[in-house]
Amino acid sequence: MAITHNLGFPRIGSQRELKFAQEKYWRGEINQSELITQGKQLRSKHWQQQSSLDFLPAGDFSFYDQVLDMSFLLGNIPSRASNSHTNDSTELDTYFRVARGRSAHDSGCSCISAGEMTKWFDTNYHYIVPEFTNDTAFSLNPEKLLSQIAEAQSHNAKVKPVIIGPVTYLWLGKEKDASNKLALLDRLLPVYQALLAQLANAGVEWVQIDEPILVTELDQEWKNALQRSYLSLQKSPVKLLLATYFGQLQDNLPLISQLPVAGIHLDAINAKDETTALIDSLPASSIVSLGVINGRNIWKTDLNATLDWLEPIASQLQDRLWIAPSCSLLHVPVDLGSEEHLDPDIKSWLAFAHQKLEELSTLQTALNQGRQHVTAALEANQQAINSRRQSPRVNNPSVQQAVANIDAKLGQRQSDYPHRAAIQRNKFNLPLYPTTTIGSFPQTAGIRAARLQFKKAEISEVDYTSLMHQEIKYAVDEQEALGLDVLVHGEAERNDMVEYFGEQLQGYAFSQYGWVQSYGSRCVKPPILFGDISRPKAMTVNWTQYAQSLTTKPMKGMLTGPVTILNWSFVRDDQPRSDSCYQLALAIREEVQDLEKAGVTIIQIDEAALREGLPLRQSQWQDYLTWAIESFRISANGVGDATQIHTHMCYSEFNDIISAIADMDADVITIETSRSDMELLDVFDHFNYPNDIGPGVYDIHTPNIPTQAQMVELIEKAAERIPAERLWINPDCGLKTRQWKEVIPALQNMVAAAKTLRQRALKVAS
Ligand SMILES: CN1c2c(nc(N)[nH]c2=O)NC[C@@H]1CNc1ccc(C(=O)N[C@@H](CCC(=O)N[C@@H](CCC(=O)N[C@@H](CCC(=O)O)C(=O)O)C(=O)O)C(=O)O)cc1
Ligand SMILES: N[C@@H](CCS)C(=O)O
Ligand SMILES: [Zn+2]
Repeated sequence: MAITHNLGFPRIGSQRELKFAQEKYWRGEINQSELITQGKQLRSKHWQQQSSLDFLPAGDFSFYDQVLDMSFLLGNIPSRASNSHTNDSTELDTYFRVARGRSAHDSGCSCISAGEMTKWFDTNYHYIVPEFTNDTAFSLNPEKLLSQIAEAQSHNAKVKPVIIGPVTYLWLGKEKDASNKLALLDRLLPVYQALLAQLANAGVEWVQIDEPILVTELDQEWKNALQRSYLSLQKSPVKLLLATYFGQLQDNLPLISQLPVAGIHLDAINAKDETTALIDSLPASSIVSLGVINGRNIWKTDLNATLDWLEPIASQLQDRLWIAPSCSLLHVPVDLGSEEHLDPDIKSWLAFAHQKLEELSTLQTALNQGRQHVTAALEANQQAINSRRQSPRVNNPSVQQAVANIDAKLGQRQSDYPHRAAIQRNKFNLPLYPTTTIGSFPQTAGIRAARLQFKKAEISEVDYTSLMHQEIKYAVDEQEALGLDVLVHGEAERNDMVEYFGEQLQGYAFSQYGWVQSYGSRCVKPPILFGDISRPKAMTVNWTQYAQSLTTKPMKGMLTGPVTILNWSFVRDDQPRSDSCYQLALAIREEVQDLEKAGVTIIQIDEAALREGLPLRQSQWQDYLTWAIESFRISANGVGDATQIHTHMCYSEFNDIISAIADMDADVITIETSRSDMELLDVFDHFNYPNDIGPGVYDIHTPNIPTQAQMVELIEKAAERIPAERLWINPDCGLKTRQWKEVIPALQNMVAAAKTLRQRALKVAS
C-alpha cells in the first residue's frame, strides 16, 4: 500500500491572507493575538485541504521564514536582537526584529540591522541566513513547533513534523567571525537529539528531516558531517525520513544510502533515473519516498505515464513506498480553483498546490486499488496532457525558425567597448562619477490601488495612464531636484519586473491569484510560459518616451532581460530552458531596437536572476552560462555604438563567474555591493573588468538612510580597484519597496557624495 505525504504546503493563503495580516501587524493595525489567530486559521484550512494525505506536514507554516523558525527552534538568535528585549516585547517581536531589522526612526530606540537574506537553493524564495560565531550556543525552544503539531493532530490525522537537518542548517548559515561553522556540529546535535525526544513524547512517529544539500557537490568534510550527524541521531525515538529535493544525488547516493535513517525522500522528478540505484542500495526495511509530482512547476502531471513507471516499483516495495510532491509546495500557488480569467484550455493544463495533492491522491488510489477505481480522473488527465501536447497555441513555427536562424552576429555589438565608450562619452558628456538609480521608485499604496481599480475596470485605460503619468512626472521632478545625472521613469506602471513583461508577450499566460512567497510578506506572481514567445507590440516605449519628454537629461529605457524573465517564470517542461530563453531574447531585442528608434539613448536590461539561476552543481554552470550570456547579448546587442547598454544584478557574488559577466559586454553594469562593504569587489583585484561599473553604495533593503560620508568611503574603496573614470554611483537595487521619505534623503546624500568625490578628484588633478 503506497502511503501519501507532503513536504510542505504554501503558507500565504489562497488570497494572501498571511501577507495582509503580517503587514497589518507591522503597521500596528492588528494586535499580536489577532495575527496569531490568523496564522492558526490558515494552518487549519491548509490541513483540511490536505486531508486526503496519510501524513499531514506540521512546522511548514511560518510567520516569516522557515529557516528563521529553525534558528529560533534551536535557540540561535543574534544577540543584537535578543538583547534588545524591552519589557513589553515578545518572542514574536524579537523574531520580526531579526527578520526585518528595526530602524531608529520607527522605534525611537537604536537601530538593529536585519538578518541577511539570500535565496533558497535555486528557487525565488529567500531565507534569513543563520548567523554563527565561535560563541554560538544552541538551546531547544520547541513550544511553537509542539503547539502546531498538537493543532495538526486535532485534525484526526497522523502528523509528520518537518525540520531542517543539522548539516543543511549549518551549511545555510554564515560565520560572522573566523569560526568554522562545522565545528558547531557537536553543540548542535544534542539539541536535535532533545528535539526528537520531545517530538516522540508528543506522539509523533515520523519526522521529515530535510537535507537538500545532498543534491549539491559536497566536500568530504560536509559528507563526514552528514555521516556523523545521522549516526548520532540513529537512536532517536522517532523514525527519520531524510528528505532531499531540487536535484540529483549523483555521487552523494552511496553516502545517503548508508545513513542510518528509516526512510529517504528522493526528488523523482529531477532524479528519476536514480530511483532504482537508490532502492537497490537501501536496506530492505527502508521506506522509499518518491517525489513524483513536480513541486516547482504548475503543469499537470502525466498520471498515466507516472503510473506506468510507478506500478512496478510499488509491486516491488509494497508497504515501503511513500509518494509525495518532489519538494515542498511552497514554490507553487495555492489553488487553481480561484482563477476566473485563465483561458479554459490553458487552465486545463495546470495544477497548483491543491490540485497537485488531488493528483497524488489519484495516484495512490490507482496504485493501491487499481486504475479502474480512478478511470474518470485518469481519462480527464490524459485529455489535458494530449490537449497541451497538440495545441497549436504552443507552437509558433516562425518563432522556432527565428531561433534556428540565430547566428553569432546577433550577439555582437558593432564595435568593441573602448570605441563605443569614446563615442558615448562625447555624446552624453556626463560628469566623473555619474549618478543614477536602478529603475523603480516607491510602489505606493496609491499606485497599487489605481492598478487594482484598472484591473477591475473601475477606471478606464485613459484614467489609469493619466494616473501613472502623474507618478512618472513626480519621479522625474524629484530626480531633477535631486540633481541625478541619468534618470529613470520609476516603473510605476509595473506590477512586477517579470510579470509585467509576461502579461504582454504572446506565449505567456498570467493568473489572478497565482502568488508565491518570495520573502517575508512579499510575494510574486510568476507568469506562465506555455508556448513559443513573440512580442505583438512595443511594451515600454510609450512610457519611456513620456518620461523622456519631461526632462533634457538622459532617461534610461528599462527592461528585464531574457534570463531573468525565464528564471522568474513558470517555464515549459516540453523544451529545454535554453530554447525558451533564446525566444525571450529575440523578443527583448525587438523592444531594445524599438526603444532606440524612439530616441532612447540609454537602455538598461536587468539580469537580476542571471547569477541566481546558476545550477546547484558547478559542473553544470558552463552549459547554463553559455546560453544565458548569449541570450543577454542577443537581446542587447542589436543597437548602434552610441546607444549605451546598462545591465543590473542584485546578487553580486561574481568571483567564480566574473569572466562570464564581462562577456555580457554591457557598457555599464550596476551591482549590489554596499552590504558587503565593497568586499564583493575583491574579485576585481585579480580580474581586470573592462567596462563601466556602478557598485551599489546604498543598501535599499533597510530603511536606514546611508550618510554622505559612508557612501564616499564606499566609493573610495571601489576606486582602489576600478579606475574612477569607469565608476558610477547608484543604489544596490530598485527602490520599489522603500518609501519616498526614505528615498529622498538617501539620494540627496548619494548625490552629495558624488559631488564631494568630484571635488576631491579636481583637487588631485590641479
Ligand atoms: C527583485 N526581486 C524580485 C524577484 N522576483 C520577481 N518576480 N520580481 C522581483 O522584483 N525575486 C527577487 C527579488 C524579490 N523581491 C521582491 C520585492 C518586492 C516584491 C513585492 O513587493 N511584491 C508585492 C506584489 C507586487 C505586485 O505584483 N503587485 C501587484 C498587485 C498589488 C496588490 O497586491 N494589490 C492588492 C490591492 C492593493 C491595494 O489596494 O493597495 C490586491 O490585488 O488585492 C500590483 O502592483 O499591481 C507584494 O505586495 O508582495 C516581491 C519580491
Ligand atoms: N529595475 C528593477 C530592478 C530590480 S532587480 C528595479 O529597479 O526594481
Ligand atoms: Zn536589483
